[in-house]
Amino acid sequence: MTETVVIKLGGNATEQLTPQFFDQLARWRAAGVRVLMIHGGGPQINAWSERLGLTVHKRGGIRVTDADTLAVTQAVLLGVVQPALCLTLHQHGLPVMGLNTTDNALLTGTLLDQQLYGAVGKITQVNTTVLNRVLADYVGVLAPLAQTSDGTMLNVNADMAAVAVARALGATRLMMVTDVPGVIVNGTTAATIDPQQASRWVQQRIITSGMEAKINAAIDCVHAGTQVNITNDVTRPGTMVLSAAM
Ligand SMILES: Nc1ncnc2c1ncn2[C@@H]1O[C@H](COP(=O)(O)OP(=O)(O)O)[C@@H](O)[C@H]1O
Ligand SMILES: CC(=O)N[C@@H](CCC(=O)OP(=O)(O)O)C(=O)O
Repeated sequence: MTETVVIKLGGNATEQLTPQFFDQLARWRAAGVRVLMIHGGGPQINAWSERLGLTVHKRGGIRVTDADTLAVTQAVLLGVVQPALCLTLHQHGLPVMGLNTTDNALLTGTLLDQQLYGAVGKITQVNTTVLNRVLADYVGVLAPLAQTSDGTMLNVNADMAAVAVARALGATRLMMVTDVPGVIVNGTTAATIDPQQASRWVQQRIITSGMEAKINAAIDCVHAGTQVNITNDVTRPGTMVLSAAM
């Protein structure tokens, strides 16, 4: 069975890629491991929204997305973040294909809660037929946007998108690459985290903001049988998410 690694690259992480990152991708490709990246772009969307005079509004790490914010989100993800990432991967000798939901309805979704979040979705279907074809030859680079069954665009949290895609592809591993080395507890990176610890650390406000959403998404994925690591370096395990206390 072909091994698949899904890498979620947070918006900050896309701008801090190291030579080790590209070397690891090349090693995976050489070993026949398929690689799909889901990129974020939250900080870049914030910066462009502010430049364009739009107020940035988030609820629990989810961007409240009105029509103007959706337009800026699409423009930044598909016009700024994704091309820069694809260019860098190509310059490092990797065969790369930029992807977005409108290519053959790659990601179908439904509204998460329109009253609370506006045009924000959760993914209900992944076009694995097309993704499998692309991944046979390319490192796929997919944006966290989905469409409803009637073609309305939805903004999707990139951690949630990565989990949905990793589950649909039956990925062996999901690496959530962010701007911290893992889940930090009392100044140290935790080697592992299980659901009980996660809820305790959330209650104690040790885990907050983006990390809380990330852990919740990661736990969903581990339950589906994919190994999940939260790290700032694909060559390091960072924090491994466990499905239950060991
Ligand atoms: N216990 C924690 N350990 C590490 N990071 C944490 C913790 N609690 C909150 N965070 C925050 O979570 C952030 C990572 O989540 P997020 O900003 O959503 O990343 P990304 O954009 O890569 O998805 C960290 O930069 C940090 O500010
Ligand atoms: C609905 C929602 O919140 N979508 C995210 C999509 C990008 C993202 O998740 O980027 P990071 O991984 O860099 O945070 C947003 O608009 O910021």
